[in-house]
Amino acid sequence: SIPPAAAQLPTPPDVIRCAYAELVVTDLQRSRWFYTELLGLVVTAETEDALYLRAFEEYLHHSLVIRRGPVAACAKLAYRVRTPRDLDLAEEYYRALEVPVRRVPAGTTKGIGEAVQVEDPLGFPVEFFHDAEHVERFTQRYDLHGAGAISRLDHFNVVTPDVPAARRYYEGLGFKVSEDIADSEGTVYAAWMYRKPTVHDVALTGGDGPRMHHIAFATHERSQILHLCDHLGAVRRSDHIERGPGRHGVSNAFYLYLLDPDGHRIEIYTHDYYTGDPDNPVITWDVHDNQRRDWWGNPVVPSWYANASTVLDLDGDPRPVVERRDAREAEVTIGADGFSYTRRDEVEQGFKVGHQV
Ligand SMILES: O=S(=O)(O)c1ccc(O)c(O)c1
Ligand SMILES: [Fe+2]
Repeated sequence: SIPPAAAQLPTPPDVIRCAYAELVVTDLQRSRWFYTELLGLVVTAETEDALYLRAFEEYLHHSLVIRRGPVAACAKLAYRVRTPRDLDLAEEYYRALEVPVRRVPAGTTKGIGEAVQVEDPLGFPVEFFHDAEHVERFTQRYDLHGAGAISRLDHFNVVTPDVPAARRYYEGLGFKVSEDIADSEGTVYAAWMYRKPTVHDVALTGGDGPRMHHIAFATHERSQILHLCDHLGAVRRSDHIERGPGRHGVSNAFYLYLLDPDGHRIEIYTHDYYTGDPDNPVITWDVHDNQRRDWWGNPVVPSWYANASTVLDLDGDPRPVVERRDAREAEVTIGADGFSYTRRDEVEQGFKVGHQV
């Protein structure tokens, strides 16, 4: 269900940034290796069925919860709001959107204060909170960091069938578009939207949804991403690498996509750009530009377009997905009839990137 026009809605909550995700995993110890031994995330707390993890620059209790469960899924995408009062605004805003809303007391999620949980109009389980327990910030604990140190959570990427509708919903929450991918007929394939002054807190990927495409963490340097690749090679777990390393066209970030033991996609990302001025220009990419998703023109592996994580509703049940009706990026850019170009003057020849599958 897509919201009524923003004009009729009450004041939205003041979202600061994406703040934490909760992923359901089927084997907690197997996942513990991936998120702590490989990625080096810090264990803030551990219970019988969950791990609460944070990156080195984070002082809130966690930015990722991994919880044991029967079916791998994304259980929550949480945003931090600026004041406790914003919880009232969130509750009012989502009740006006006529979607399921739950106000939960502090401690419902370990380390997190009172929160408002909703099933947003796109079908995602989203939480808004302000208060959270402060824990030690390991910004300069270089004795703990390791060569692949991850600094902080950077963004969520969600798969949704109608990107323009999803964009309107997030614009209603005060998010702005930094970049998008479209074609000459006006079909929009993806959009990147932000509240914090970076390229995105959430990216909208056109496809069957609601599904969670990836959760991204930021490092400070490309060398840390390369170390993670070398680490995976050294322990003969290189099959956790799905795509990259490489340089994105959109966002200009250096990237690596990993698949965790349940197939949840985790991006390690660095080096995007500042978007904090009010007149930050929007960058629109042509869907046929072969450098849009990889600046060096490397192909996007088909699994990156096809696969994403199931999301749960507020009762913990998997959400059915709605099929995308608009054209699909993988179909218009690779495969039998798809094409991309490197140089614009080759478009007329329907230039096909030979090396793309
Ligand atoms: O592949 S894209 O260059 O479109 C891209 C840009 C930024 C991201 O965070 C991402 O996941 C993908
Ligand atoms: Fe990303």
